[in-house]
Amino acid sequence: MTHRELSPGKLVIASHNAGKVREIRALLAPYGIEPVSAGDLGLPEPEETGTTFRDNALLKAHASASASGLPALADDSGLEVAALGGRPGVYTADWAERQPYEGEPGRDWYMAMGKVEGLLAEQGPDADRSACFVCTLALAWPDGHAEVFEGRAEGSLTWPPRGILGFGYDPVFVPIGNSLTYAEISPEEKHATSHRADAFAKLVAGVF
Ligand SMILES: O=c1nc[nH]c2c1ncn2[C@H]1C[C@H](O)[C@@H](COP(=O)(O)OP(=O)(O)OP(=O)(O)O)O1
Ligand SMILES: [Mg+2]
Repeated sequence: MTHRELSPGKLVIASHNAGKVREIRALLAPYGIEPVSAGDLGLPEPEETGTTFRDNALLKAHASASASGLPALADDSGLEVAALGGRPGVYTADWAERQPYEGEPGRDWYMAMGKVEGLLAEQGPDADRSACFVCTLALAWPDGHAEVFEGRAEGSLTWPPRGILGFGYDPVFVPIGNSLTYAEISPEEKHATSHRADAFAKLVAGVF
């Protein structure tokens, strides 16, 4: 497979999640790439009809690459909880209902974290609380070529949520070997272990 030129040049971050866009911008910062988000370009948010992280990441990357004429990097990610048979998995975003706030629409993360916790609580105090964040990055070019990289971060779920940093389910996820949640540590520390940084390292090794 031939690798395409990426650096220097423009790259679309094919995500409408501000927390993810912030993290991907930080991960790209050392590589002399000019990132522009799908939101900045006013690109539509495609419906995520895939049943795997890979399918959804490819669907989002191809949609932004063909709409913009630029290479596009999409991230499809989620939380797999062992005791729940891997749920919510590819449906992690869907477990957080959309909330119309004034100004920007958002999602109700507290309710989503509570749903996961409620299901674990049904299994009693000895429930296995281990969980894994998965991140699949798809990089697509306007000519239809694409490459996919997957990263994982093992950890466990805590309750109640702790911390205000990060985004999404960060306040309940404690990475293995740590006692703080992803919402209690700096972005730099999160990038040292995160599923997104793991996938990004594979992308850098494969493409840059
Ligand atoms: O580091 C993370 N820290 C906390 N939560 C996370 C993380 N990484 C993914 N997540 C959660 C957020 C969302 O509920 C789901 C991803 O869903 P996913 O469809 O890939 O993203 P999204 O709809 O929020 O934005 P978009 O599709 O426009 O990129 O997993
Ligand atoms: Mg999504």
